[in-house]
Amino acid sequence: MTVRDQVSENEQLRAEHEALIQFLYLAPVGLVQADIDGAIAMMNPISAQLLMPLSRCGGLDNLFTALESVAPDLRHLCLAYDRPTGKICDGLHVHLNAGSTGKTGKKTPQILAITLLKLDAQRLMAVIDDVTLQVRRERQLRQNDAWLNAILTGITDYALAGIDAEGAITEWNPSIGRVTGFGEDAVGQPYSIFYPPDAITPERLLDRLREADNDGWSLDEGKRTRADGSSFWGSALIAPLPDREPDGPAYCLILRDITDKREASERRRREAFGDYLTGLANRRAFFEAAEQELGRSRVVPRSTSVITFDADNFKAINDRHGHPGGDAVLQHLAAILAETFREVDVVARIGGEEFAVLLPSTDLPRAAVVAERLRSAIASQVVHFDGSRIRYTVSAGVACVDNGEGGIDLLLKRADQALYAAKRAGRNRVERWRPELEGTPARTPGPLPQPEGTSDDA
Ligand SMILES: Nc1nc2c(ncn2[C@@H]2O[C@H](COP(=O)(O)OP(=O)(O)OP(=O)(O)O)[C@@H](O)[C@H]2O)c(=O)[nH]1
Repeated sequence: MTVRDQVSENEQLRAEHEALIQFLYLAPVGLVQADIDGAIAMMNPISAQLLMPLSRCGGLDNLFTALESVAPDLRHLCLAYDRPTGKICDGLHVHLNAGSTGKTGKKTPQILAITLLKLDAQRLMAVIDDVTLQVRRERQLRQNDAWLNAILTGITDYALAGIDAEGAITEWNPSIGRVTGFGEDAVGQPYSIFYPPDAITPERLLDRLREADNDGWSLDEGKRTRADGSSFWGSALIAPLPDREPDGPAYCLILRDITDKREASERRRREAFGDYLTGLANRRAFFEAAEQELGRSRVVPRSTSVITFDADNFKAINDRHGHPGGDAVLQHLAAILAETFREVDVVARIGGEEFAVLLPSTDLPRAAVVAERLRSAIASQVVHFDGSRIRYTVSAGVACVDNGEGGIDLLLKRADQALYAAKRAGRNRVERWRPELEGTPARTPGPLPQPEGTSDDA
């Protein structure tokens, strides 16, 4: 080897040594090189920082002495290790008393993980890592798991289900089986499987997730379905999960069977939002539900329709059969409306003999078809009252708005304008709102030609 080669080799060695020192300084863990008796030859700043609180006299010259109070066995472990090289211990946890002060004001112990390597007969390398947070998180996770397990196995009238960002159920657990009877085949299906088929639309399913994102939770109460088709009264709370994995659940659904409590809560609801004569929703409930639905459809664009129904020549029915006879007709009409529309629709009595139905996610033609079917069904039926057979008809106005534009006032005004047009055109008709009706009256007109015979006495 020439002198020149020798110089170049020395330079290379020096560069490698520099790189090694730099690595030692920048490494995100504590690295200590010591001789076989623990005398420290070299240590990086992180290890100095981690070990300094253990040093009694302020000096750090021996690894075993520094760790004596927290890992007294380390020196012995090292002496007992008879292989020429290898791992003497791997991630040994040592708890330091000098921990940081937590929120409660108590000292929280700091935990170091120590890995000790025997490099050769004379040298040791210690890798020291502060794992306090990691250990605390693992403990928290274990605790959460234990709590969740206790809930899943111990509470009988709750079902807990994870759902993903599209509303599909992500995993099955015994609580779902217990409350709903659904098995593992529920996984991957939308959470609407717990609802009667007409009680939730695909849009409403997503609305509730959005509501949970915005408000922190979303709660609804109503009829729910079990796997065998039987129903129960349930409340469903959806809450977003804080740490979402890309493929994991994004929300937690807590489904509770509240059949026992239904009567009391239904009574309260009826008192506040129910119509005393027909049992349908009242005007207040209708407006509240409509504002909510139109608000949602402003966020996720879709059509919302309203149909208003008004009994024709109702005054004449009252005059002929008395007020109770008129009431019987209103109750008959209410019952037909209630059984015709979906659970998700809001059927309300909003005036004396005026009814309104809100149809979420429904366009004008579809709403008009339903209204027409109802009109013709009513025209063919008879109400039995006090020995009389009362025949009656209804007129209907149908209107629709896209994306909640104009709110319920505009939607109802248009439905009423169409209803007025139906009355003007002779009653017992369905009219759709169209731009030409803009500016026409929205209230029922005065006396119109009365049709002949509204009853055939039995
Ligand atoms: N029985 C009964 N009648 C009611 C109730 N609320 C309002 N009415 C009556 O409904 C009638 C409505 O009459 P009008 O507004 O003239 O309408 P109409 O006779 O149905 O005529 P058109 O709507 O134009 O076909 C009035 O006589 C009211 O007293 C109620 O709760 N029960």
